[in-house]
Amino acid sequence: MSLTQSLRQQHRQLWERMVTHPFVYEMGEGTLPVIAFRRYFLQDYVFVNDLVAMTALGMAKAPDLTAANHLNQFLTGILNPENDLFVRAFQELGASEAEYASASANPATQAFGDFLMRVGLEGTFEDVLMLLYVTEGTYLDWGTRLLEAGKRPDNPVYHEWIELHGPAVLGDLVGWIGEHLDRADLAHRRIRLEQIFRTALRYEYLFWEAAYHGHPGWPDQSFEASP
Ligand SMILES: Cc1ncc(CO)c(N)n1
Repeated sequence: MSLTQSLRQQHRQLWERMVTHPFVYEMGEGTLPVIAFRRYFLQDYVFVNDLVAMTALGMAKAPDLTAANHLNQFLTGILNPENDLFVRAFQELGASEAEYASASANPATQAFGDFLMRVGLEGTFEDVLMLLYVTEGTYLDWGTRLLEAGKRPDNPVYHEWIELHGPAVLGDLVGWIGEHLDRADLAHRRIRLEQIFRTALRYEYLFWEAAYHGHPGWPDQSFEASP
């Protein structure tokens, strides 16, 4: 069995819980309270900074230009100024620019972001790919499932967020990452790579939990912004 298949097999329960979390289910049904999505989106806006930085650090470690190009394509998609989804969505969700520009990480986002940066700074190219395999692979999985189930919620922000994580947008990237990881001879790095896979998957789950339940926040601050 390939490395990625064996890690997915080993952690299939948590992977399944992540991609079928009530946050995802209710987003697909259109019943997710807007307050929960708003809380999530403010945190994701913060998270994406570290995702971009880690990917750029990974690009600097790419073994060849083809590999660098795949990460470059991913970054271009996120950074393209025409991709104003966050700006439009915050308008729709009633979050002012002052609010989203000054949003700060809740404990789950902070820990996840710090982990990303650590892998970007200290890890190898394949370490970064393994992390992206989990962050983008889980999103591709729930996005694909909702699209295949015909979930097109009325809320335009939910709708667009689902479209953005389907095979048309993420399929090539996740497919290439999986092939690269499975082609490389990584048996000697299996323990660390599994730890990265598991840790990223755990944080992805906690990211939904924090958004869905609105806790835990920092002890000296409620991160629950008033709507
Ligand atoms: C927390 C999180 N994980 C993965 C993605 C997909 O890029 C995202 N936007 N946010």
